[in-house]
Amino acid sequence: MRPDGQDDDMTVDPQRALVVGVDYGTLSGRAVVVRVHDGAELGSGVHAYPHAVMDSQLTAGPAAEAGEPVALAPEWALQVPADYVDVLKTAVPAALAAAQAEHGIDVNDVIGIGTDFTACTMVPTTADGTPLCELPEFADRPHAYVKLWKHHAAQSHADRINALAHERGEAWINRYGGLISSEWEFAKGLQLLEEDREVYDAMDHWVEAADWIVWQLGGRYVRNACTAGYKGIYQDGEYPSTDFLAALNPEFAGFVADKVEHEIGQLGAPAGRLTAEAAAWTGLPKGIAVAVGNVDAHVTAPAANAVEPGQMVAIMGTSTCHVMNGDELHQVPGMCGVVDGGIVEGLWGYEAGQSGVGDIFGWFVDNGVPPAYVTAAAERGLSVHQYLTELAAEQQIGEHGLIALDWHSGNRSVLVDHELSGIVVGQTLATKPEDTYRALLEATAFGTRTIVEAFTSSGVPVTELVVAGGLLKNALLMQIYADVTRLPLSTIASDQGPALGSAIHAAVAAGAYPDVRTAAKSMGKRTVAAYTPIEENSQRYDALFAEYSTLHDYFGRGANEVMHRLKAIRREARADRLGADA
Ligand SMILES: Nc1ncnc2c1ncn2[C@@H]1O[C@H](COP(=O)(O)OP(=O)(O)O)[C@@H](O)[C@H]1O
Ligand SMILES: O=C(CO)[C@@H](O)[C@@H](O)COP(=O)(O)O
Repeated sequence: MRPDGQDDDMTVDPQRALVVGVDYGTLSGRAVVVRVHDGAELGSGVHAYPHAVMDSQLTAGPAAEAGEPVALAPEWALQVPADYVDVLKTAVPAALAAAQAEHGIDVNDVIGIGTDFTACTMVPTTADGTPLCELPEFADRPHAYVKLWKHHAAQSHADRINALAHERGEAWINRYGGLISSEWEFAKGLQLLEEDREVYDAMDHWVEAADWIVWQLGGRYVRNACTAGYKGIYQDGEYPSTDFLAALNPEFAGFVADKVEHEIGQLGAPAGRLTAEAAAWTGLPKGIAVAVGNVDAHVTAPAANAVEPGQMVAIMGTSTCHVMNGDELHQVPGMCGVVDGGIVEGLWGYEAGQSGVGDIFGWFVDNGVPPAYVTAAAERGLSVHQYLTELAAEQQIGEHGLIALDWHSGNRSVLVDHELSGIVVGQTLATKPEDTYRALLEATAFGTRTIVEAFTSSGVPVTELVVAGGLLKNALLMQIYADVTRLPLSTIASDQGPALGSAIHAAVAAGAYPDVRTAAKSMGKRTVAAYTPIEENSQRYDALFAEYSTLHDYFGRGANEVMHRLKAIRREARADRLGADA
């Protein structure tokens, strides 16, 4: 029910109707107010999560407050669910206020809200959705917190799931390119069971954060078809069997039935109506449509109006996700997954990804640049990224004499192995920071080409690369991607791609459009072929890509397991230093 007592969302004049999209990223949540008939963005707000990512210690809970924070082991990455609610209380009202100030909008014209989230990001909850970390008895227990998508500490659990799936000939493993990731629901769930049985037993639901936030907004728990299909191994109406789970660990047999299985909602459908409490948090009208949850990458395809087969959308930020629709079902080695209706209804949605992209450039800026560069950048009014990019752009292709592997956050596609690590080959005493920075930019482009080639050679041809996300602003990087992939590179015409995509889903959930594909045509936008490949550059990159592929297979396909051994040595050494509890 609308506050004015009306039931029908579209009683609002269609020319005036508005929706709100909220994008939950790795470090912050962003809200945008969008006009339904043309996708115009009228106001936005952002809120950084106060606890950001907890990857070395718990910065929440009584122990942290007492100045003795609980230490976390390597590869952990946790978040605090209350930070997500803060986004509703701050970023949404800020977006509404901006839209009111700049465009004089009337908040009663808002007919729906949609959200997207990082994934697979998991919240263990009680039956009513209370996160376990909010219970006093579990407030200092790492396993009671949200496991963020880049929590990579469940690789050994993923390895067991993969080995057993192949041993038993489980059909579903082929829908995931032959390997499921340590980032996903089952690997993280098995880690939880085996490392903190008490928390596991107290958990009634193992909830994607994408669905948890919708639960907070609309008062109903509905599992979205997107994360269920990709991260939750839900294919053709079934999860992995009880027999399979029992063979992994007899105590895990009830994982699906007891913790995971729940009503599934289709993308663009309403999951509920905005509750009085959520209306008070956000300043939005009570009773408006709340769209079924979704993933940051997948909502961005309609935001770029790029949902047709062959249009691969790369959402490039901290990490890169590649999503693309196809008419047919194919097995692509090393893809994250293929799900019927995983992006839009009626098409097979394919996903692949690179776990570290902007994160790798950020790591280098933070750890590999001498003070003189930082000062020079500041004097020019540039960020260190911009300064290094400017210097790197002056070089000929290959002039730095380097080749890098982009695995500093592991490899999601096509190797699906988070025990891999980064490397730069060719450094000399003459190597400068801009050389290494450029080699890292190029390495991520080679990673994307490896993914594109895996799709094309598996019968899912890629014809256009559509880029969205924060890295769009780096023009050198965009030209490198066009040259390396030899694809026309289109760019999304919005700074808030995922939030706009969520707003599109809100418009569909509120009944303003019949489906997401139709809504995308009116509300989504991109600049077609903003960058095109330069053949001479492409030929030079072919030589470097051949070297990348050799290193990729040597370190990534078993010829030399040094990266795995180093991570094991690191774990042992760290445990020795911190004691058995670390
Ligand atoms: N000019 C730049 N060139 C390349 N990378 C950059 C630049 N500026 C920031 N970055 C990187 O972009 C990433 C943030 O991207 P963004 O899309 O804003 O974040 P998110 O993926 O969390 O939504 C960071 O990892 C940062 O290191
Ligand atoms: O993996 C997915 C989606 O499947 C992403 O949510 C994850 O890589 C995080 O994305 P960002 O780099 O924060 O945009």
